[in-house]
Amino acid sequence: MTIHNVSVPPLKIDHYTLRLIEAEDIHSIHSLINDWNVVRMLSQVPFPYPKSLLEQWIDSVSKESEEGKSYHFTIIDETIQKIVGCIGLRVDSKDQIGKIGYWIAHKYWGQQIASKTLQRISTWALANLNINYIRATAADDNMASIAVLKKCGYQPFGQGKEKFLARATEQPVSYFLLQREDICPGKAPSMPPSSSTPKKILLVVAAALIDTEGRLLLARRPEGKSMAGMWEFPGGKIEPGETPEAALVRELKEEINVDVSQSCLAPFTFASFEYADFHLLMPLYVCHKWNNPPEPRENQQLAWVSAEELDHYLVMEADKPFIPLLKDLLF
Ligand SMILES: Nc1nc2c([nH]c(=O)n2[C@@H]2O[C@H](COP(=O)(O)OP(=O)(O)OP(=O)(O)O)[C@@H](O)[C@H]2O)c(=O)[nH]1
Ligand SMILES: [Mg+2]
Repeated sequence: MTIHNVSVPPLKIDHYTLRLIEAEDIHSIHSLINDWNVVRMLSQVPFPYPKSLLEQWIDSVSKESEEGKSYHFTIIDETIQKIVGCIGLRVDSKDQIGKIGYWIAHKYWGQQIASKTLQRISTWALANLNINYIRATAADDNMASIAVLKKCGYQPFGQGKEKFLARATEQPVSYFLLQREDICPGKAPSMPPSSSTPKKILLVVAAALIDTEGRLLLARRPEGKSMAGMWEFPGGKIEPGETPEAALVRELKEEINVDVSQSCLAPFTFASFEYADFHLLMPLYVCHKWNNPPEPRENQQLAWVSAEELDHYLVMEADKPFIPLLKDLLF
């Protein structure tokens, strides 16, 4: 699966900035992490922690972030202009899971830095990386970390034992998992809707743009929107007084800077789907002709996807019935 334009801007939360680890961070990081209070809770770090080993680690994670394999950030407290900890995740694209880890320097404990930055990075990662879940591990005696994970919506899902280098023993650990639905609202109801509570019908219109190589364009809902990180067809809500075609021409211009003529929009199928807060009614049009190459105008990722690749993209619940129909169309 090809994902375009994953950018890693510094992430902000309150007065903290998360930016990718740089080689120059080594001295600050070493003075903070080479502390028994910190390393005893980290499985992979020895104590004492030789600076040379840390240097190798920074070098390898810097390369990994260029390759999209991991993203490790230093946490900077802007009010004191100092590094206060690190947080990062490794991406397992095959299983679409991110494995997260973090530590905060001992002298900054008790300021909710871990929970704020964990929340921030989790939202960013689920919206931007090729993952649908984030997994975390905490030693069973790390009550602070367990509390942080629970506060951020991580659900316990099992227990095990892992070797902790600094303690030179195996330790009982608990595993935690975060799914997109745990932090992004917009999930479909788990129970069938009751007939006594009719929901507002939301009219939305969307397009499957199909290029000359028989691929279609998917867009990824950006951070800040409901169900951020899910893939959808470009389009949006029909405004009062608009026809679906006029709304779609407007939305395609606004979202992907594409000019299409109404006469190039062919009705294909529609979605009628019960979400938690509304009932979606969404005609899907097919379009083969537009003027300029689509470009993301709303900070969303775009992907040209072949019929074979379609199953690898997690699409909005309402769009799932489209997939077999579109595969037939594309093959
Ligand atoms: N555009 C689009 N919306 C979809 C799809 N599938 C689906 O469930 N929706 C739902 O339709 C609703 C409206 O879509 P939207 O968020 O694109 O609306 P919009 O462009 O007008 O955005 P805005 O409300 O931020 O201005 C959302 O709740 C979205 O979850 C899809 O394939 N394309
Ligand atoms: Mg939209």
